[in-house]
Amino acid sequence: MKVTGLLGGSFNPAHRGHRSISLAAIERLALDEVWWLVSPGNPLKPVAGMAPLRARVASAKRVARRAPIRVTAIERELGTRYTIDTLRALVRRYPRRRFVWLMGADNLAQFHRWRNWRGIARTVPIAVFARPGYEAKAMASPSMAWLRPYRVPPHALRGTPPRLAWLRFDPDPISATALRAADPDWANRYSDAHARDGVTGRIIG
Ligand SMILES: Nc1ncnc2c1ncn2[C@@H]1O[C@H](COP(=O)(O)OP(=O)(O)OP(=O)(O)O)[C@@H](O)[C@H]1O
Ligand SMILES: O=C(O)c1ccc[n+]([C@@H]2O[C@H](COP(=O)([O-])O)[C@@H](O)[C@H]2O)c1
Repeated sequence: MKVTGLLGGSFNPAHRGHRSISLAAIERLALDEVWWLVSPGNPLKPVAGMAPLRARVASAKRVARRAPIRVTAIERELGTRYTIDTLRALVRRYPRRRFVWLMGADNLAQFHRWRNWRGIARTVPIAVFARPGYEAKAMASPSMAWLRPYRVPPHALRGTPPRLAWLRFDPDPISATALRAADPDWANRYSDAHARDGVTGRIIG
């Protein structure tokens, strides 16, 4: 049975942090591959300042090149926006795969604000990556209080959820926020031609 890591994100734009945590997850959790779910719109993030999905997918494809990472806008195809709905749809659609949810410590710090976050944790094991400045907040978060009894070492993550593993990792301070500040017009580089066929929900076939 294939085990696929899922990295949901805005990818506004994609960067080396996304790539390095995905490659680390593949190695440390013995995943077959990682799918990047480029979000049509994070329910907790403002629409203002969010580049078009097409440009974000194109940037993700570029950063994921020559790696066992598949870039997809499958939430657009599924018509889902909340992670719990996406996960339930993926589990139904791919019954022969196992999934692991990947996220940075910044997202764990506010995971308790996600819709039905306990349901998410009961649906898939979760791997969390350290991120500079967020570790203490994540550790002290309401969701971590609930998840703590389910904490396992990375090698034991594959199994019946809830399970949560912290992946020790050389934290990388890079963020899309910093990249946008340095290059506010980044999305213009991904012209229509470059982004052609960029937005598809299709993963297989
Ligand atoms: N440098 C990093 N280290 C660890 N995790 C990261 C890093 N960058 C992004 N992630 C994780 O990747 C996922 C997608 O991140 P996202 O696309 O929001 O990038 P971002 O850099 O956090 O963006 P922004 O600065 O706009 O919030 C999230 O789970 C996030 O925690
Ligand atoms: O389902 C939710 O309530 C929810 C709330 C906030 C964020 N998410 C998901 O978290 C992932 C990371 O988002 P981001 O914007 O931090 O890259 C992305 O897949 C979002 O759809 C999901």
